[in-house]
Amino acid sequence: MSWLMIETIALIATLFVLLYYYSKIKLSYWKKRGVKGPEPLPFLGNFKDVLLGKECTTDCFQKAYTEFKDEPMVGVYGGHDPLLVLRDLDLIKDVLIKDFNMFAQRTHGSVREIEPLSEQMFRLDAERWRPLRVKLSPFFSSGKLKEMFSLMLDCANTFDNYLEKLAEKGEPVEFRDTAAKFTTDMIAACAFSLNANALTDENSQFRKMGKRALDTNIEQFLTDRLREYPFLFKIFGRLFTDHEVVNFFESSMKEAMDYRIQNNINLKDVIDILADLREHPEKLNLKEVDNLFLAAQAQLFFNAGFENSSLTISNALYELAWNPEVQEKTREEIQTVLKKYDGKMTYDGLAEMKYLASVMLETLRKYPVLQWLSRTPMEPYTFSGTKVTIPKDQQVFIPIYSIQRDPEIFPNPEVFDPDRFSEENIKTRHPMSHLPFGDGPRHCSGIRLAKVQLKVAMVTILSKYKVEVCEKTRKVYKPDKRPLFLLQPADGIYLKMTKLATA
Ligand code: HEM
Repeated sequence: MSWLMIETIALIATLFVLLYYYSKIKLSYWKKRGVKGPEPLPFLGNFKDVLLGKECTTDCFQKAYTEFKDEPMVGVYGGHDPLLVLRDLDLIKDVLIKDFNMFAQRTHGSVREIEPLSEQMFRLDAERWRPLRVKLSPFFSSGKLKEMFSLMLDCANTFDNYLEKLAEKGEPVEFRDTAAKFTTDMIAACAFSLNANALTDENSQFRKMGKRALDTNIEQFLTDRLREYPFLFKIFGRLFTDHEVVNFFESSMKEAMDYRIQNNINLKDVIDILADLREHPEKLNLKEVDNLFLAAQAQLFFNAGFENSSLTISNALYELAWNPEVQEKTREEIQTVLKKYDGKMTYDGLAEMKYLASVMLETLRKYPVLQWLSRTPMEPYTFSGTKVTIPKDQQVFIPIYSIQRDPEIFPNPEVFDPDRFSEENIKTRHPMSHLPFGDGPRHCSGIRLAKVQLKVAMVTILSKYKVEVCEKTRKVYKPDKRPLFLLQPADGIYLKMTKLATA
């Protein structure tokens, strides 16, 4: 063996040893702070199976949550990135509510150069988020919600016709897509005053673009995994952008805003609020607000408005098909209230459907669409009653999926039992034990709209149809392991749908 070869081998070996020690130092972060957690692997941390796509982030958090059940918090690593999983409900309350001013932003901030539509409110830093949340809030007021109700009823009528045709075919119905068509039409009508035609046109652009934006394809999988390695993300992240989706949202929103301004039209919807911000950027303490930034907000409203709700509707129907007695009880309540209002669906009538509300809350307990919440402190922070101090920008996670399936909080967590959400039973639990819409000043802005939207869909379906399991229905709900934080069924929700004799 030549000297050159020996030197090369020695150099490579030294490099490996140095890298190994570099990794070891990085992975001693939690030990140094006195936070317990699962043993990490060099370079991969606790994310080996997440990076390989064998498990999702939630599985990793779930293992940490269960294994360290006596700890208030658990330290894990996504690659070399230290991630803190909070278990203690009082500490969670501090982060979301009491010390919110310290935790006013989430992890995974926006990087416009890499992901052009990432500057949406959900991912904005605290400074840019605050005025935007205030300016967008009129859209979610109770007055506005009541105004939108007639648009929702129009969509419900179209949905009714659509369901009628589906039922005539007599084939199993895939409810995730069916519900998404309905919620696409509804959010486009309510937020943008546009007719998306998702229920009436198989080639609806809004449905196509919505589906693509949230697709769990290989590009999205790689983008989500690369984010754990900021250096690589900066270089390769932009390769996976779907430019057609970006262009669709940017051009359709620009067109809609231009039209409203040129024709002096004010429909008091999201488009009007965004058009006003383009004209008056000072309202956001900015010098300029461009179309891409505004399109990002529109896309957030659209995605949150159709995807979160349609997943919840299809998950609820899945549970009702497996629990026919709960379905019957829900239907009885719906029919009683409808009768009281001359067979019509009304805003007040929906508010009276308490059992249906519990069905939806129990669905969101078992299947929280966002499986975890995240926050980062804007200054070093010491958790109350502990000696643990985390630095500014430390990623903190609230594992809502694990909390909501914790048998010590919800006994027999696999059982679907809406009575857990009766008024008396809710009072017996810690307020942080059920967080499907988050909590604190940065909780879901669309919570009220979502709750009405869910009820409108459920009443439209259950008042006329019975859903049952069929040979295509999965016995065990199988979550897709690829999305970063959305809980989605791996291969749809297939159910038999039969028209009721009384309908
Ligand atoms: C079943 C339906 C829905 C669920 C389960 C859901 C859940 C959530 C959750 C968990 C968050 C994060 C909260 C936190 O970090 O504390 C969130 C944020 C948000 N949601 Fe929803 N959501 C739903 C429907 C909607 C709808 C219909 C809209 C609007 C059309 C909407 C708009 C938003 C927005 C804008 C944010 C970001 C809030 C902020 O950063 O200030 N969501 N949602």
